Amino acid sequence: MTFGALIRRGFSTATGARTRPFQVAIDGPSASGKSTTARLVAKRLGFDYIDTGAFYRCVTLSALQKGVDPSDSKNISRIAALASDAKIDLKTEFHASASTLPTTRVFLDSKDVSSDIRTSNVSKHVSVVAAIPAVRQSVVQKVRALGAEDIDSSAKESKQTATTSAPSSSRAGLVMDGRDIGTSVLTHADLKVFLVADSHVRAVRRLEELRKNGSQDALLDVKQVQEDLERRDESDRTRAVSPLRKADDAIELDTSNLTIEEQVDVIVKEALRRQGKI
Ligand SMILES: Nc1ncnc2c1ncn2[C@@H]1O[C@H](COP(=O)(O)OP(=O)(O)O)[C@@H](O)[C@H]1O
Ligand SMILES: Nc1ccn([C@H]2C[C@H](O)[C@@H](COP(=O)(O)OP(=O)(O)O)O2)c(=O)n1
Repeated sequence: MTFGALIRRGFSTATGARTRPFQVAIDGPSASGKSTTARLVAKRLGFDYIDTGAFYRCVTLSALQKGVDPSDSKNISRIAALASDAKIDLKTEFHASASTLPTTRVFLDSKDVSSDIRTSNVSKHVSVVAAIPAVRQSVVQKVRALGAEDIDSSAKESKQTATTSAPSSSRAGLVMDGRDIGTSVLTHADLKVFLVADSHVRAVRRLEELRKNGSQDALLDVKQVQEDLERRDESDRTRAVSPLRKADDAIELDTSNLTIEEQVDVIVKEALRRQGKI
């Protein structure tokens, strides 16, 4: 490996020591299993978890709460200002029991909005908000500050981003999920995974989840949920800035015929292998 490559991978060329956490980037379309998989991978490896979709959802919620309609293009600069000002924090609890899925609470300006950001109204508008270049710029700056791209640049960025928490902890690594993590947020991540699954399978899983959570959207049928997922995927794939796509160096994993445990296992083993632990 060259000196430049070593530095990008987060190693000091002088001491050979790691200068930033081991980074796992997980991207993919809606309901492909990113957040479930990412949280369990983080738990198994003892890493932090950052849900970047929650940031775009917070900006969307903030606009809707202030009566700013995201579908009206006249509001783009107001939404960009809201994104820049928003103070967003995530707190993930990993729970002692091995079988319990870690839970992430999301705070917008210190208020717990974990449920409010998952309503169908927020889901309906979030793709438009996530396509605004200035919104993406603010969110990427906030999540990079949390993700510690490397120790020097993360310290610089967290100073610039007074509204974002400093890199969250001393855990040995970090799992971040979204649409552009491998392609633009953590471009030098140690492991990049692109999760995919058949859109009908994804719709069935999402509907099951809505039913379990007692959501009003559970009254929708599979076809409606599938159409909504496909519409959102299309918008995420075709936007001008950081569209959803697999990074060239990402591993593609189709979860259509896998159990959650199987997909987590594949990623955990690869992360351990790349850390030289197995
Ligand atoms: N391999 C799988 N088998 C069955 N259900 C799954 C599988 N992977 C994920 N799920 C379920 O699919 C739903 C969507 O997964 P989620 O992690 O929220 O996707 P995303 O973060 O990509 O939107 C969740 O209810 C999750 O438990
Ligand atoms: N890094 C990211 C994360 C999410 N987004 C966009 C794409 C989605 O339409 C919204 C919401 O993402 P989220 O992961 O919460 O959505 P799903 O759980 O997959 O339905 O934000 C993005 O553009 N870039």
